[in-house]
Amino acid sequence: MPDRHARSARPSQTGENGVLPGLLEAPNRVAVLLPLPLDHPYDYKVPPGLDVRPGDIVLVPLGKRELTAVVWDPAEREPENSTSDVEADIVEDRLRPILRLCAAPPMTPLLRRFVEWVADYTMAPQGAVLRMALSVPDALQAPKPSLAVRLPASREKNGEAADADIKWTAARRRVFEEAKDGVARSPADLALAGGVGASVVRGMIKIGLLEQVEVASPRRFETPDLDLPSPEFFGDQADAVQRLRASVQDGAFSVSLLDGVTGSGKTEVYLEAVAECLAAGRQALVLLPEIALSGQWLERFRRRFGVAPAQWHSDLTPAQRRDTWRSVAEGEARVVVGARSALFLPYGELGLIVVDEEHESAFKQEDVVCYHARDMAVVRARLGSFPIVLASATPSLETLTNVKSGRYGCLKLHKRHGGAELPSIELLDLRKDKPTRIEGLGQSWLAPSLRAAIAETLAQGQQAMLFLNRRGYAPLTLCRTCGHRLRCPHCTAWLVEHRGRSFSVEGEGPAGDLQCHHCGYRARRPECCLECGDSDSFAACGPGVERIAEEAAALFPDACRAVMASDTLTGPNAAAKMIQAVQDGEINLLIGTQVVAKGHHFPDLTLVGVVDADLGLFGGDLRASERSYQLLHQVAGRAGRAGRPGRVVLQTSDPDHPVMQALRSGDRDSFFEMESQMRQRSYLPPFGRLAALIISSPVEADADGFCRNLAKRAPGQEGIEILGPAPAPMALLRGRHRRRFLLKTRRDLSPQAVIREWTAGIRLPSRLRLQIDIDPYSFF
Ligand SMILES: Nc1ncnc2c1ncn2[C@@H]1O[C@H](COP(=O)(O)OP(=O)(O)OP(=O)(O)O)[C@@H](O)[C@H]1O
Ligand SMILES: [Zn+2]
Repeated sequence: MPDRHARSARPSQTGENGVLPGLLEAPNRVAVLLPLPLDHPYDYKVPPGLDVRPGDIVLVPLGKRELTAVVWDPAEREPENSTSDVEADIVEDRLRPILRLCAAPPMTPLLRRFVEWVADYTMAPQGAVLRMALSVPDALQAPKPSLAVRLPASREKNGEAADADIKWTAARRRVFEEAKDGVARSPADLALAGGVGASVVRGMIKIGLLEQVEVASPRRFETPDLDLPSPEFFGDQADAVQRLRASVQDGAFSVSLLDGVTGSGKTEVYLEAVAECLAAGRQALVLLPEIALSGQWLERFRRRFGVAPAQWHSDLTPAQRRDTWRSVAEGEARVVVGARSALFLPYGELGLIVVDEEHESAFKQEDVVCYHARDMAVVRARLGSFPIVLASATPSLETLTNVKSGRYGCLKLHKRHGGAELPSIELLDLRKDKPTRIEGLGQSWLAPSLRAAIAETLAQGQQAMLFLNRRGYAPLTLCRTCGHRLRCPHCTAWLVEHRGRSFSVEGEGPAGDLQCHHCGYRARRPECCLECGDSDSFAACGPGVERIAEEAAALFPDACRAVMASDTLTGPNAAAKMIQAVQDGEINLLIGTQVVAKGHHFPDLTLVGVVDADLGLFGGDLRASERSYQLLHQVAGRAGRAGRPGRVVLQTSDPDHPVMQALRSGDRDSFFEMESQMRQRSYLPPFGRLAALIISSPVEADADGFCRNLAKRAPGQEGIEILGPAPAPMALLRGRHRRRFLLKTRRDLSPQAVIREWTAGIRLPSRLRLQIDIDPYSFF
């Protein structure tokens, strides 16, 4: 391990503003931040002749490994103890040298400060945050120049006659004809032009008929065309466009909430802000919660700017990741649309961020570095002094509170575009309108009046959608004889039965594939009950989307049905195909989980049926009501977006619940006001702060022992409340036993400071993990 920087640095080496004054006289050591879970930069020796500056990406040794890391300029580089010069020299002797400079653009000061800020806020090690910003090691090496082929100069002059001993096949001749213009082309292009296979071109290179030359890599991302006409905007839209354009022109930090009902044209409006940002010569970033489902979004972007934006998500190939990372760093990619990790790309000229569907919990990462991409996007905009736009039809309570206090601006779009009306929302009381049993199928989940509504919609040649936010066939399998329930051996969770990818006309897949949705454990349903030994006694309990699809197949055998859930879509292409099929009217009954709720625009979809509207209301989640409202409102918003009016039927057992009442009346503001007062009374976010400490270990007693210790040292000052330790609701996850503390502080206190003091000096026994989650969104 190299020496920790702060301890071994000599005070003279740090100048003001974090600049290393020694650079001018070639210092022989610099601080380097490694992409590992380490809290500080470490010192490395600069070999003679190498000129390194803060931000440079370098290759350094660590143990037997070589790592790509970044020369750092810690803002507060205070030595803990000034060592004497002699001591320093001894330490310096032990320093290992930087191996070399990588051929990548240096990390900007802004991104370095952002890495530090995120680490400080989330309490993650700086190196762990840096790792997210250096996620593509391949991109940090100089790109290989592309090889092209052309006719050698001699050949160009003399033509075929030059040597008689070369065999001139028809294929070679065709290639020769194409290459006569002397232009260097990629071998693939030349083969294509000559209508021959790649082997012909390779053969011609081998015998010297073609020569290889290095050329600059072709552009990977085309420049958006700013001369294409924008849509026409009137009323609210025109106001919003004008104000967003003005804030981009102004160029200062500002946060604007674009608060528009579903189908009001938020996307079209914020694309104008993107256009303004591009015209000002800066890059723009659009964060989407679910990039795999963004086909329609990409299409709209292409219509507005004539080209595709750069995309950033987990389904890219390694080559695409490398190209995109470099193109962003080199400024070739002008617009990036991506998932939350796109926030850590190396933009040199970022001038605008848009967070679409800002209320989505998919923006919260709960692994390694626990951060909320929306909140960190606001931070990045503030550090970079540029505007940010948050768009939603159902903004989060956090954002609405910031609007109310005047910290964020607000632009409202009250109406749907093109005169479409918002859909009518009906509550279907499951206690009165009970689903009746179906011959041959048994239990049913769709009440008679919802069945009738579907039949009517299909008969009119329109589309219907059934929504149930639960994957698989049945969430629980139990023994009818003894009541034994099948659970995951590694988690506190029931096993979910899955029957097949989709329920097409051929019917259901085989029964009995059981999965844990938390750890991925899979098993076949056992023949006999493990408790009582009875055979054939297992029954599927409750519905998942696949079971709804089974019922739909029995009720509407002539409908063209499709199931859409994250596990039935095998990737962005499958998702795009299915969305296209719905758009083209090839599917008229779509059944899905929350992936069907997200931003789609299906003009002929007029009926939305929600199978179990109460599903999200249970569990001890402080945002359960807020989230249910947002999700159901969003699903409802898919209905009636074009000419014909939409109808939404929510099946509920609790029609008087405030969420159901708010959805029915459309009175969002009163609902949020009520929710807000409830949180205010209990000092819950955004009126107080929360942090979770999750302790986990493969050995239960170890987790408990550590928790007891921690509980003894728990701080007790005013304005702080500590709940726990308690077994987490998911007390066993992937074979680890989990305990939780929940820290609640007043808004004006810093939970980070409290936790730092609380855990200072505590050693973590091996195998024990302590995960800190500031502003937690899930409480399992
Ligand atoms: N000014 C406009 N001119 C032409 N078409 C428009 C205009 N505004 C919106 N549209 C079209 O109206 C439809 C709905 O717009 P859009 O999807 O942007 O709404 P949204 O507010 O983002 O919806 P949601 O929140 O439900 O996802 C789209 O097909 C869009 O292209
Ligand atoms: Zn499991």
